[in-house]
Amino acid sequence: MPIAPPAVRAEGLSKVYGSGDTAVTALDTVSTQLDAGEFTAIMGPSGSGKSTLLHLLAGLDTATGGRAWVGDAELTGLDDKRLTRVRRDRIGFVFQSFNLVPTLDARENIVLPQKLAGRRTDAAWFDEVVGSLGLTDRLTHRPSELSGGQQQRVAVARALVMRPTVIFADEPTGSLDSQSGADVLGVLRRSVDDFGQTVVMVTHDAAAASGCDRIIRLADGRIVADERR
Ligand SMILES: Nc1ncnc2c1ncn2[C@@H]1O[C@H](COP(=O)(O)OP(=O)(O)OP(=O)(O)O)[C@@H](O)[C@H]1O
Repeated sequence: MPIAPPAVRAEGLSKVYGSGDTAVTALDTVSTQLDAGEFTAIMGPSGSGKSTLLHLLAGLDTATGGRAWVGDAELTGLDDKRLTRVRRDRIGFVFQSFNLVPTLDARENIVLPQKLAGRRTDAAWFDEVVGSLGLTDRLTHRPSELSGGQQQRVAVARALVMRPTVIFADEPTGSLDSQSGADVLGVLRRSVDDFGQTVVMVTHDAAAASGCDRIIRLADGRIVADERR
């Protein structure tokens, strides 16, 4: 039987900002692979390279060395147009600041990426995701009419309906109170357990990371610990 490729892979991935005396090595030859259907936390002190790693793996920034793949698609070396397509088709995002369109209601926000990609939304899958995230009664509300936790659940639903190879979440609970944060983490956990979704989350919060399957710790742009739970 063919072995499924890892959801995400990095080989000697590096990012240097600037040059000469002012060069900063944000990421220093990082190699790792993340299996499909796992929930991974990336932790480390401020400035350790967490966001840089996430952005390189998500094709939001370009590496200065090494290679990165999402599924069987190599991100490194792609031109902007191809990179945009890989991001659109294979990668879901959840940001600290929700990034919802204020003039659209929850339903319109959730299906927007599919609309932009010219894809039809599978109604049964949409209903399952929205039901699982407890958003069925909120679909006609605009972001301003939703709590922070509800807005973040809309953002998670928006990522999940695309069935991406991986969802990258950058401090998804960073601007939420502890109860709403716990709800959002529960939703991400369920998306892994119930839907087999692969999720990679940057967090400062040890409690948030404790619910993950794996914790990768960075310091000075390198992986210094990699624990499976
Ligand atoms: N655009 C940039 N130009 C120059 N240096 C940068 C740039 N972006 C990040 N850096 C530097 O790269 C290093 C890693 O930054 P990064 O944002 O990845 O860390 P982080 O672990 O996500 O930090 P935080 O937890 O504070 O968000 C830091 O030293 C940072 O100052």
